[in-house]
Amino acid sequence: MFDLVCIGCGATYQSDAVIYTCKKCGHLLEVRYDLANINITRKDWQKRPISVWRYRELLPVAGEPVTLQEGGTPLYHLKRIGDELGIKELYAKHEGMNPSGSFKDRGMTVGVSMALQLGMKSVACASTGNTSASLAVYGAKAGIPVIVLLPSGKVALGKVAQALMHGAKVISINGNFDRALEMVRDLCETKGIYLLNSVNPYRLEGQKTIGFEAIDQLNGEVPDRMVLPVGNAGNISAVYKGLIELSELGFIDKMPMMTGIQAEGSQPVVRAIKENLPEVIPEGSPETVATAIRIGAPVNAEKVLHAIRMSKGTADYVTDAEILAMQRDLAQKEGIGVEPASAASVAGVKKLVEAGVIDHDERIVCVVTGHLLKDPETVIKQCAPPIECGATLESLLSALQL
Ligand SMILES: Cc1ncc(COP(=O)(O)O)c(C=O)c1O
Ligand SMILES: N[C@@H](CCOP(=O)(O)O)C(=O)O
Repeated sequence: MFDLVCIGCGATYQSDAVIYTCKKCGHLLEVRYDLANINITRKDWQKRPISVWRYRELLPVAGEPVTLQEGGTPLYHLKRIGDELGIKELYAKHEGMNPSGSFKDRGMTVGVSMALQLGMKSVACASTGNTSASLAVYGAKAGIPVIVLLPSGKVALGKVAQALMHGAKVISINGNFDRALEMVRDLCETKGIYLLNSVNPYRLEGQKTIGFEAIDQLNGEVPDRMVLPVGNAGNISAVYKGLIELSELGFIDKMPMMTGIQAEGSQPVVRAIKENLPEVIPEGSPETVATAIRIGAPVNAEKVLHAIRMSKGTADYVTDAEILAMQRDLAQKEGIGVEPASAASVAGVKKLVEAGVIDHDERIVCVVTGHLLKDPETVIKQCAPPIECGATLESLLSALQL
């Protein structure tokens, strides 16, 4: 049993309403369960395979979900990078190992399942790339038409390729992501299409399972800190919400400090946290090599400020150079291939440890959000090209300088 509840005025809407923000005050909505009547234990969950659907008592879908076995992603111990930073327990939850290569799949398995449950006939999103790739994949699985709006020239190649190949109608907008999101919201409102950006409260329910899994993978230990890259700010807000639910169920006895990392050229949330502003002031022209988080007007602004402040976390920015350096470190020192936005979380830890904000004895889980191959162009630009070689052993030895 659950309702949709406005986080501003507390107005309640029934679970079958197709609604994204409060009709009375315009604030965001969240799914609220009747936790007192949920009969499940952590042990029951642990008997099931690790995946989004392990936690189905805390998800809104009633029937069979549209699933491609999302979740159950590895939690890697970052041994070398941790040693360099003097942190014994530094982990990366590799969300790039989801079916479409990003955490968005956790949201889409729930969001697209809800679209069908609500009788919707088509779905849409605006995207910096991963949301569109994931929606195209789950739309294909569900057999429902998909429309995606992308900021022209600002989406990594792998993500566009996925949206096209999985059969979405791909529209390239002459404007940035924030404008594309405004446009798709209008489109969905006008044409009765189901909106699957993170303003959709059901989609975020799937994403909260990142936190559930991390704790299960740490044998029930709650991390002191969870660090996530922040763009539209849905993911960090979702993880926080999920952990509050675990706490209310009595499954955990503390909350991690939620820590959001943005890029220097796109840091409205960081500014709001550092300057203790009551709300996030949008940035007009966000810019960063990490195109996934090139977002100036995060739609989940209210939720992320609440999550960071209530958990006594923090937010900071990293430069593009720091992001790319950590992308290389993760690849070459840990064998973990992530896209630039994902490396921002670990780069943020490095910065905050060096600044003395993060203690060396903290247990830290960084969420690395998308796979290396999403953005091959940024990878190629950073690496020396292959060494050309004739087809003889002599040429090979010469090329290898052996
Ligand atoms: C790879 C990647 N990392 C991080 C983010 C940021 O997540 P959020 O928008 O939920 O803050 C996104 C997309 O938004 C993304 O695609
Ligand atoms: N990085 C995102 C931006 C859209 O965020 P959403 O969570 O609101 O869908 C993307 O991959 O498009």
